[in-house]
Amino acid sequence: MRSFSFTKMHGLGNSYIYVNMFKERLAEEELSYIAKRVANVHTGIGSDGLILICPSDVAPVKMRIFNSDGSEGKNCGNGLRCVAKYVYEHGIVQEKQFMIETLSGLVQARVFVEDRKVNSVEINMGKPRLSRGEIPMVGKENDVVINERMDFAGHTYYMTGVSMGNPHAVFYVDRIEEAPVTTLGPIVEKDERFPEGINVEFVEVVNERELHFRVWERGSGVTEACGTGACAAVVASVLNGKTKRNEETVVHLAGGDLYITWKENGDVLMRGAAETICTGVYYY
Ligand SMILES: N[C@H](CCC[C@H](N)C(=O)O)C(=O)O
Repeated sequence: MRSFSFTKMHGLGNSYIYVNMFKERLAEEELSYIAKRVANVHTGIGSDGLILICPSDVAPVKMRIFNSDGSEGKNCGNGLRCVAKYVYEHGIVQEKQFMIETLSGLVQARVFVEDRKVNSVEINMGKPRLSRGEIPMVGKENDVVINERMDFAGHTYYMTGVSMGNPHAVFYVDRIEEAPVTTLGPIVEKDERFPEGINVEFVEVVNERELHFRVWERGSGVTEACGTGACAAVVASVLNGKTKRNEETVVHLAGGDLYITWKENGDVLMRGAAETICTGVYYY
């Protein structure tokens, strides 16, 4: 019987099982299987997936994220805040500002500390990618996708496509409580026009500095929050003239609020909570 130590953490209810790979050894070929197992609320620990906190050649730490279906994602905003909290509190880094490597590039983290505990983290998520080639989705690769009419399951919707290193399809609704998260979400996620699949976000604009937000995640389904998705929602809202560039927008997710600014220099800043739930040993 093999085992590894883990820490369960969440960002606004988007929880993952975190494994410190500076100390643990997991076989590469088993990572997808382990992600599915630990995520299972009945036979595992229960989470939206698995996140590995790894050594890196280009930064103090590297984050890898696996969804609850075992697929590997390329970025994770809520995960980045929790990784930043973990590595600061465990002395893997000493500074309050440091880089984190992800599969979609380097990001900068800044931790806010009280009594040696990190209670809030700001991540500079870098620049959104807006072309079809970068999202990715089919069509002319340099075209952008802003409020584009698209038919799904015989109905017409208007989609804005944004990549934050991982793909997002953003749709606007009049009332967030009526968003077709569990009906349209899975259809869009697997639509053949998105060769790598896609995360699906629904946004209700409250005013030019406030959004309501719900998400169907690629590989995990409905989650309480999605940091990269919230960043994509703010970028899409600026592109659609609903919120302002360079001004902080509060995004109300099911699990809580994120504060996001798409700066004039192109970078997207995301600030929010990161919390430790428990630690333990997982046997498999
Ligand atoms: N929950 C994550 C996003 C996971 C993205 C993953 N579902 C994928 O891109 O496959 C976040 O806070 O950004």
